[in-house]
Amino acid sequence: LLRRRRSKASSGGKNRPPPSPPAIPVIGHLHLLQKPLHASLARLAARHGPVLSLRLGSRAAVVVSSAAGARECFTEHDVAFATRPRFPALELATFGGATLSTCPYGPYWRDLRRVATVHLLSARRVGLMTLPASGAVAAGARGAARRLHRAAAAAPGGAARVELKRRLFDLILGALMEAVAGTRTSRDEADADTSPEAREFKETLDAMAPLVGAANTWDYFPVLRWLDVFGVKRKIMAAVRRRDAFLQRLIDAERRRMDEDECSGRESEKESMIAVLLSLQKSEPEIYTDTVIMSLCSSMFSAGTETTATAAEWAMSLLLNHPEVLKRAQAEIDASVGTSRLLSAADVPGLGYLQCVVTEALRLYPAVPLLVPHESAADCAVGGHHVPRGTMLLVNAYAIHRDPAAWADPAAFRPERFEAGGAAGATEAALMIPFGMGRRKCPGESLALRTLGLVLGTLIHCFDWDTVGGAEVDMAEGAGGLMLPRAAPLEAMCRPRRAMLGVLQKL
Ligand code: HEM
Repeated sequence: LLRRRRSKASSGGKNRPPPSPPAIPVIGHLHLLQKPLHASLARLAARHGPVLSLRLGSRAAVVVSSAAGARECFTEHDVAFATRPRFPALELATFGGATLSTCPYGPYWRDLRRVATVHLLSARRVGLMTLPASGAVAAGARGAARRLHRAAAAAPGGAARVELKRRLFDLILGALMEAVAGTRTSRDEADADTSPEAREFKETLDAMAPLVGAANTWDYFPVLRWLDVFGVKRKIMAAVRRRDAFLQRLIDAERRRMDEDECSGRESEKESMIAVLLSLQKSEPEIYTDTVIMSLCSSMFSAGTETTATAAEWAMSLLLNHPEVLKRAQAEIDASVGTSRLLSAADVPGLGYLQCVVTEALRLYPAVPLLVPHESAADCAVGGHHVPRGTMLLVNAYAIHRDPAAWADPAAFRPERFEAGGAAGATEAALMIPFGMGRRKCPGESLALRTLGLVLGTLIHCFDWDTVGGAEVDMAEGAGGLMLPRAAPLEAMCRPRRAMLGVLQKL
C-alpha cells in the first residue's frame, strides 16, 4: 500500500482515476443516466468535474466535457483514442463492426478512410453533387422547392402546412441515394423527394433501428446476449439480410450498367459512388469485395442522412423562432443572388451570414452530441487523470458548445457571434466540434456544410416561413441514441415569396 501511495505521489496524481459518483454493484452508474444522455452526462460533469469516470454495466467509460479535455484527447492522445468500442448489438447491423464508422483503428480503417476521402467525399466529388444544377443535392433542393410551391398553391390561403422533418430527411436521403447508386431516373419519374430505392432502403433502416436499440442492453450486460429471450437477434438478422439484398441489387445494377457502357463505348457522364468502387474492384478485387462496397455505401447512408437532416431541422426551428435572423438571411441572399434565379451552391461561400446561421445552429444543436464513442487502445492521462486501455471515451460536444466559461450568453441563438470569421464573446477556450476532431473526424463535413447551405438557402430564398398557429416552436429535445433529434417533428407554414414566383413557376 505504501509503495502504491508513494508511486502515486511521485507521478503527480497521473495514476489517479478520474472522479466518479458512487456506483451500484453490477449496474455501476447506469441508474444515473437518463435520456437525453448528453444532458444527464452534463449534470454529472457539473457535479464531479469535466473528466469523470463511469462504469456502465461491465464497461468502463470516461466522459470529457471541457474543451481543454477534448483537445487533449484528440491531439496528444489522438492515436490512443482512435479506435472504437465494440458493441455486439451494433456489430450485427454493421457487417460485424466493419463499416468505416465502427471498425477498429488500423490498416483496414486506413484503407476505408482513404477511399472515402479520396474517392467518395473529395472536394471534386462534393462539387459534382452540389455545384451543377444536375448534381444530386442541387437537383434535390430544386425538386423540393418545386413540390413545396405546388403544395402551397393547392393549399387554402396559399400557405401549406408542411412536415419539414420528413421532407428534409427524404430530400437528403434521395440526394445521397442518387450520389451513391445513380438512382436519378427513378426519382425523376416519381417526382418525389425520394426515389423508390431510397424509400425501400429507409424501410429497412426503420425496421432495424428499434431492434438494435432494444438489443443495446447486451452491450452492458453480455449475459443477456446469450439468452436472447425475445429473439431480438433473429429479428435483427432478418432485417440485415433484407438490407444487404437491397444493397447487392444496387451494386449489380451499376455493374450491369457499367458493362453495357463499356460494350457500347459510351462515356458515363456522372459516376456514382458504387461505380467508383466497382472500378477500384477491377484493379484490387481482393480488397474491394462486394461486402466492402456494401459496407461503405451503408456508412454513407447511415452517417450522412439522419445527421444532415437533423441539423437542417434544428436550424429551421431556430429560424422560425427568430424571424429577425430569417429576414436578415433572406435579405443577404436577395442582395447577392437576386430574385430572378435560384440560389446555387456556388453562391453559398459568398453568403457569410447564412453560413453563420448554420454554424450557430450546429453549436447549439450538434446532431451527434456525444460524438461517436471512442476507445483507448493504450493507457494515457487526461486532465491529469489515469485512463486505462480499453476505456470507452464519450466527449460531450453539446456541453462544450454551451460552456458559459467559453461562450457569452451560451444558450442564445446569435449567428452574429461567428461574423468576421471569429466567435465574438467567446474565449480562447471555446471549441466547436460538431464534426468531431482528430483522425476519426467526420469525413463528410464539407458535403454536409454545402448541403446545409444550399438546402436552407433555397428554402429561405424561395419561401416565407411561419410557425403553425403563430405559436413558438417547442425546442424540446428527444431521446435518440447517438443522435439529437427534436422531441416533436418540425412542422411549419410555407408560403412562396411573391418576388420568387416567376422562378418557382418555371421549376
Ligand atoms: C451535419 C451533418 C453531420 C454531422 C453533424 C456529422 C458528425 C459526425 C461526427 C460527430 C462523427 C464522429 C467523429 C468522432 O468519431 O469523434 C462523424 C463521423 C463520420 N461521419 Fe459524419 N456528420 C455529418 C454528416 C456526414 C455525411 C454527409 C457523411 C457522408 C456522406 C458522414 C460520414 C461520416 C463517417 C463515415 C464517419 C465515421 C468516420 C470514422 O470513424 O473514421 N457524415 N460524423
